[in-house]
Amino acid sequence: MRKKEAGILIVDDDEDILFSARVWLKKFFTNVIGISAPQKILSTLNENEIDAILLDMNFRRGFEDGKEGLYWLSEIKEVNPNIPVILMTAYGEVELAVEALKKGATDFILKPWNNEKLYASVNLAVDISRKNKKLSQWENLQESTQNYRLESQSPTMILVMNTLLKVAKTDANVLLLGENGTGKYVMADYIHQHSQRKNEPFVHIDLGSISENLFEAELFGYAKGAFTDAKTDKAGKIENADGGTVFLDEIGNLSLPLQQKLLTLIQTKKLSRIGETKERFPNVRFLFATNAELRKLVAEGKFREDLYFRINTVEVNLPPLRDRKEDIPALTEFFLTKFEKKYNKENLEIENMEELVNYGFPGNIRELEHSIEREIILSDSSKIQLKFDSSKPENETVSSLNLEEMEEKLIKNALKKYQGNISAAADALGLSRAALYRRMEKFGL
Ligand SMILES: Nc1ncnc2c1ncn2[C@@H]1O[C@H](COP(=O)(O)OP(=O)(O)OP(=O)(O)O)[C@@H](O)[C@H]1O
Repeated sequence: MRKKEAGILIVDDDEDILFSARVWLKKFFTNVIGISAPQKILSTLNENEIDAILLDMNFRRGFEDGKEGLYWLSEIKEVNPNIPVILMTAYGEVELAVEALKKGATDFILKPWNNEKLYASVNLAVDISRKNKKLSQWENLQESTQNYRLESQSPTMILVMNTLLKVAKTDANVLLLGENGTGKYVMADYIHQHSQRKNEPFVHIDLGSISENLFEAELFGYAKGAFTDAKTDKAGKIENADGGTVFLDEIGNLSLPLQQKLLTLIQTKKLSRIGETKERFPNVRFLFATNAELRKLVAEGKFREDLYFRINTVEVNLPPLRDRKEDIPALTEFFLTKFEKKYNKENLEIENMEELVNYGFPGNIRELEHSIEREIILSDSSKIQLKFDSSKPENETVSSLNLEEMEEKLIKNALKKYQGNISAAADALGLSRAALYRRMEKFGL
């Protein structure tokens, strides 16, 4: 019988019980962890992916009223309400069982247990855990479709959306190109949600924020003892996306050695966790994005040509907001409604819509969104006047065709304007602080 990929945590201060439960459950599940101190439950949950918990009710001699079990049950439910907990006790008072079930336990088992019953109960708990995970993914999906405004009046954007819809149904690699804040993440999410993988995980990996030496550990996972901090076996992000979609963002930032590793993964679709020889074959679909000009990087020898041709089976260019001005009023309306709800305001109106439509938006949709949010917070009136940085006139944003040069110039301008205040500059540019730091490093600022 093939073992089920699942993490089971057994908590019992009786080492014999711990041992026999582990040995029995290891026959059926890939990762069975036993701990004797309940104080370690929360850290173990943090460090491992646990699908079900088997929890003793009485830990100290002389305290056999089950109160400790109930206490730890509520601690677990507080950090993760969805994780199924099966309680075990040698003292099977019905009242205690009912109280535990009321407090969210999934099942109740009497010691000494019948092995078959124990397996059936844990197996059911694992299935419940899977369903809970899917449900919360579904809820996220409902939430995320309401978070965006995907209809467009712009002919370029309509073509883009049609292409994305077609390609969503396939498993083709898609490369999303576009300036910062044009919606590459939003579109990757859109592809996933319109694919057959929509009920499976969507895993976003920001390659720009993973350091060189953590790359393999994060993506491929590791075996216990593979390096000093590897206290337990851990699946990487690619494995965690099994059945779903992996979105590799900021691919232009990857060093040449890591590009080689990624190429091998995409070509072979197999990986090994660090410190393990076993090969694993996660079933994932890859999407990629960058704001860099990959063709230029290829020509300069900074990006592998073979990797470029692997990832761009379909290449989609997301237009900057200044090239889809038709969408500015509707997006503005969308953000107004969103932030009215968030900040408990109503009937807000933008006074300078014409100026808005003609503004260059170097930070694209993110800049529009942030400007609206900022003004709504600051304004006392229902009439909102959006303010933009006049030191960045529109013709400057389109005068140069070199994106990198423009990016550098804008960052320098913003840093100067805000006298080196990173948060303020990042906000004005429509970037996160981390994204601004990365770019400053890139341009040696
Ligand atoms: N169609 C849309 N409707 C509503 N909000 C949008 C839409 N597209 C983008 N946004 C918002 O704009 C912001 C930037 O979008 P996103 O992160 O997808 O851009 P990006 O191109 O991936 O940016 P970066 O290159 O900086 O990572 C986000 O806050 C997102 O919610």
